[in-house]
Amino acid sequence: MAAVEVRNGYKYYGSKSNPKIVLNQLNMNVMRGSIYGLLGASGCGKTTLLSCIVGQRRLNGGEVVVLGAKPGEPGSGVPGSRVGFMPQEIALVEEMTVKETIFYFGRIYGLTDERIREKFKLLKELLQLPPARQMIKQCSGGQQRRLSFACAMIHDPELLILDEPTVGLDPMLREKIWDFLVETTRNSKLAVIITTHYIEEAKQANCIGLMRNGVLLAEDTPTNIMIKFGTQSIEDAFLILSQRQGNEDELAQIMDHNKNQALPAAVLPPEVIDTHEPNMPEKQPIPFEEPLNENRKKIFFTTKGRVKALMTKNFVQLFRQPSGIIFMLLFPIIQLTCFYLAIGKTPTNLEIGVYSGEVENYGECFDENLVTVYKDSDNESCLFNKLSCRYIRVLGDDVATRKYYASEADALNDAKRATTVGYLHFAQNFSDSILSVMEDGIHSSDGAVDHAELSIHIDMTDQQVAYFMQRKLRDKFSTFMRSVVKDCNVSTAIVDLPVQFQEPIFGSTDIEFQQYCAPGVVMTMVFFLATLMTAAVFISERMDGIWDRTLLAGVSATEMLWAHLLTQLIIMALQSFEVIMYIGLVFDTYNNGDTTTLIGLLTLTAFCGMLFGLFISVFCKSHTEANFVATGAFYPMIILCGLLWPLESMPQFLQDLVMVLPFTIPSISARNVIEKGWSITHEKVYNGFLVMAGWTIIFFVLCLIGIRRKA
Ligand SMILES: Nc1ncnc2c1ncn2[C@@H]1O[C@H](COP(=O)(O)OP(=O)(O)OP(=O)(O)O)[C@@H](O)[C@H]1O
Repeated sequence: MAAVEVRNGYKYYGSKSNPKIVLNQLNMNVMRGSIYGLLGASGCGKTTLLSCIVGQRRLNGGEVVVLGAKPGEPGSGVPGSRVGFMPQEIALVEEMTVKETIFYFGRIYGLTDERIREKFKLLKELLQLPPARQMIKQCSGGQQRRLSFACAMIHDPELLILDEPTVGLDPMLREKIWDFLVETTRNSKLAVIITTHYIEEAKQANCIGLMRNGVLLAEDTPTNIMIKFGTQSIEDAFLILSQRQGNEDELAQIMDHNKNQALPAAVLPPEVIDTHEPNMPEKQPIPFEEPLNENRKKIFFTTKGRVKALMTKNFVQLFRQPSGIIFMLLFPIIQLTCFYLAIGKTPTNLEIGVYSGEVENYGECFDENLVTVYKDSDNESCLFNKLSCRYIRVLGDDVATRKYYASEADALNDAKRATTVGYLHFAQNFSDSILSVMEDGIHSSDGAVDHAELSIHIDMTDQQVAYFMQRKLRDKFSTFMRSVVKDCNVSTAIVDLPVQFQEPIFGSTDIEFQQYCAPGVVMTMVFFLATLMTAAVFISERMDGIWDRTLLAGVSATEMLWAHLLTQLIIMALQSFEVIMYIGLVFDTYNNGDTTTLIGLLTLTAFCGMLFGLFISVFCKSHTEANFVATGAFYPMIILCGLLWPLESMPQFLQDLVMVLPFTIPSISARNVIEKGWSITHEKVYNGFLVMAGWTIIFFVLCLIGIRRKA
């Protein structure tokens, strides 16, 4: 009975209009209880053919039937536990030990731990596997290949497909593997398809298929092939057959001719000898064949066991990589530390020039005997002396270090050379002018008003520093004037602006920029950390072939997705807890609301970021492409979420648009919890959860569609 039948198999890569034909009207039969050696030069299409047999790829034309069913049909067990597949690449998780790898494959195939232990013992001896606790990355290439072979065998499949299993193995071990395969197929219904570059070792196969340029040139027993061609070796027979097939150009012409047809006709040259007599009607539907009893159980093996095995693998993979732990747990700490130390603090080490026309020697400003405000002889009014000295003393060095100048030109020169952030200028008659403005009020002359001013010339190119200086110098001037009028027994109301900011409704008068942008910064940070980590893990898995191998073991795309989601959810919750605790305890930030609500929102944000990473990894082919997408998304999201500049300043259409982005409303919600102490029942808090949940669902659905398509 046939285990595998391929009829008129046709497969191309590329587009329909410009196909690269890899399999061309290929017919193949693999019997149960036999070894089929698939031989051919590199690039002739062997791996493509195998991938169509295991259901990893689909033929563009023709039919393939494996163990009585079409690969991929529900209940066929292909891909799944009826087939064992050893791909050409190693496709094992480097961070796992030998034993963990065997248990991982055993469990996703649905074996009990007891059975896995038994099989492990057997295979360990047979394949001389490395010690159970040895990590894969510490194994030699040959050891990894043997382990990969053991993983394909662990569940006693009905069909075993081995793509170059003996590459890099020593002749003794190669012989041992062949002996094992011969012995097993002789005593069971196991069918084996094996590709190899060592043509002569295929002599031990029951049947050989010689392939060239996507065409099966011959299919027969090794002995028959040698007899037919009168050669002593299969290699010589293959050479003769290849020459007979005609030169490459001829074949290419035929293939070109067939490009424009939906399903090209066979291009087998007339010399091709198919010595095998398949005895098979051309287009008869092939009846569905029930899987063996024990395998049926495995096909319907519960999702729970698989998800558990996948989750264990994910955790091992993450925590055995030092970069994984650093990324997940240390990076948030490093980034938060940078943020809290660098953003929103008071600028220091600034220098400001001071020029006072009424002071000749600045040392006298600090003379303890200097009196700047005193009463006149009849004690009626005040007299002022060198008031600029008083302001200089009030100013101190805490805003900026004062640098004194003998002329305004010198002060200006230094400011222009940017050695100071600007300078203060007091007129020669500053004190007298203030007195006259105070006494004459609205009748003061323009000249007096001008000279009573403190003129500040400042470098506005560094806006934050300039705003800081403006605010501080104004505050200091207000303090200075209040103290002056107080000394004169005049009400301070005359120097206060008739505008007073009362106790704020929410927050405090001295709220810092840091407090304002912290929620947005923390959210974007956890989101993009999760994005990058997930994209990196998934793309590596796919490139290493682990993804495909897991899917071929019968794990569904949904199971893979769930396993990753659950693993990440645990990690994200841990990370969110760590972040909240760290900024609360180390940086002493306050939270007027509920901490659990914040942890919840942050976990949801990280989860959404993870799904975004998954989405990127599903649709990007390489790490580079994924990094471009993640970085490309990072800046627009940060710039548009209102973190750096108020949303209200954007054009209306943009304001409407950014409201649906993942960080805009959620970061406002977080701020509402922290500053206003609102709970999750408040509309302006739960709407942040709704937006984030919405994006989570969108990414989840897109990932599911993408993964299913790829699976
Ligand atoms: N995904 C792909 N897209 C486009 N072309 C591909 C793809 N995969 C394989 N090919 C091409 O198809 C041809 C057959 O490749 P395949 O891997 O099936 O050959 P092979 O016989 O297994 O080679 P080897 O023995 O070196 O592994 C090659 O020319 C290869 O470049």
